Amino acid sequence: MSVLAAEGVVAGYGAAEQILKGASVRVEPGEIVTIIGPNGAGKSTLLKTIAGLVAAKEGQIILSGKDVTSADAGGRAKAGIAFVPQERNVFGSLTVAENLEIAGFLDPAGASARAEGLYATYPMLAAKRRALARTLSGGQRQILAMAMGLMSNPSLMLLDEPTAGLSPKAADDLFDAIVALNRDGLPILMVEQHAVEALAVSHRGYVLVSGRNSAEGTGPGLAADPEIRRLFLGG
Ligand SMILES: Nc1ncnc2c1ncn2[C@@H]1O[C@H](COP(=O)(O)OP(=O)(O)OP(=O)(O)O)[C@@H](O)[C@H]1O
Repeated sequence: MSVLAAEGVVAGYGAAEQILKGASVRVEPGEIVTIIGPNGAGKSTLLKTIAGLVAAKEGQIILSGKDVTSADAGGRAKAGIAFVPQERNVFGSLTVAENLEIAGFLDPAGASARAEGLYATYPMLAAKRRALARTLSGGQRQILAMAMGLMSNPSLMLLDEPTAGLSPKAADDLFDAIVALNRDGLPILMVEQHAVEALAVSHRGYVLVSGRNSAEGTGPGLAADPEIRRLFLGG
């Protein structure tokens, strides 16, 4: 059974023309799946629609066989979706520990044990637990944002441009952290501008253009496809 099957999703903002015009994406157990495509294609909108932050006007969102299309964002979080937005994904004026505590809202009783587990996995967070989140580097902040998502023990993690604004070295380190997280069994669906690097660590990928699926394949297969390279990957 697919972890996620989003089929024929139509969605947008307000009364304007729809941004997504029938987009579909699947995530199978254990996969990293990356969505690439030109600016404005609707990649972030698709993640937000899967997370329940934008309403699907048509189509279905099925999570591990359960139809969550009509559930709100809170219901989808309870159903197992963790969404890490591109921006404002941590509370800068709170400490690392406070950010994790807030992210444990779905299971307050289990939150402190879960935070301790995350400190063991990410020693940087343990070392910085009393530091304000705004004092972290971009890469450290992104690790904190992912750890906040992990506080709800998700069955699927959605990452919106996790390496945006990071130096090449910090982006590499973050891709390593994403691969390590997936190796522990967590399926991941991400949107990335660093398409070559993201496809290299992905089992499969989708190309979204003007709100519709344009191509799909294995990560390395898409990254090596001459037409995809010409259009989206800079030659
Ligand atoms: N909150 C919003 N209200 C109105 N329009 C929006 C909103 N968010 C995004 N849009 C518009 O929806 C379109 C798709 O945006 P989206 O962020 O999904 O694209 P994207 O494929 O992720 O591209 P990018 O890489 O530029 O973020 C764009 O034209 C954008 O201006």
